[in-house]
Amino acid sequence: MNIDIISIAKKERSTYDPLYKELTKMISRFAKVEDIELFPKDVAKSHTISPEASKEAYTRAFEPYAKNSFCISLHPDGKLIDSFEFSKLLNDKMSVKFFVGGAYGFEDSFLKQSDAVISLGNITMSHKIAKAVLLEQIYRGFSILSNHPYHK
Ligand SMILES: C[S@@+](CC[C@H](N)C(=O)[O-])C[C@H]1O[C@@H](n2cnc3c(N)ncnc32)[C@H](O)[C@@H]1O
Repeated sequence: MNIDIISIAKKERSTYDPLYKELTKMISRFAKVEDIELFPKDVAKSHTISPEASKEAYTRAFEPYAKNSFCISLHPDGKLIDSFEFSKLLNDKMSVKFFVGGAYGFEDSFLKQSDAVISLGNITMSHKIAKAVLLEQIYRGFSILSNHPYHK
């Protein structure tokens, strides 16, 4: 199974990189995770214009990736799910793509075309923290599906 995590983010070193690496390694027995960070000039420019222009630019950056897969957008106002429901999203899929929004979130039209819009809790996290939580939930989800003791 292939899992892509696609974020609006500058490619730069982060203090969270060792955690991402460790969680990605833990997941590797179940799925191959690819971390795709997008911050094209279009997005950089849009941040100097308006939140609306920024969200439109995020959609343009995401669109080439939002096909041929089960597409899940992460949004604080999305459907609040527990880890068992999360695990079901991973079940019996060849390819899942998770989208992490930019500073202004997502354009509504992008959320509408997603197969699922989920919330990781009633708090707003930075995209870097959201990615760490997402990776842990992916590992937990596979542990639930395979009845591995990690999830207990
Ligand atoms: C800094 S947040 C963006 C906040 C923005 N004001 C909004 O309304 O979405 C960056 C990204 O992190 C992810 N994120 C942050 N908190 C989240 C949560 N509680 N549940 C799901 N995703 C979250 C989302 O993908 C979000 O677009």
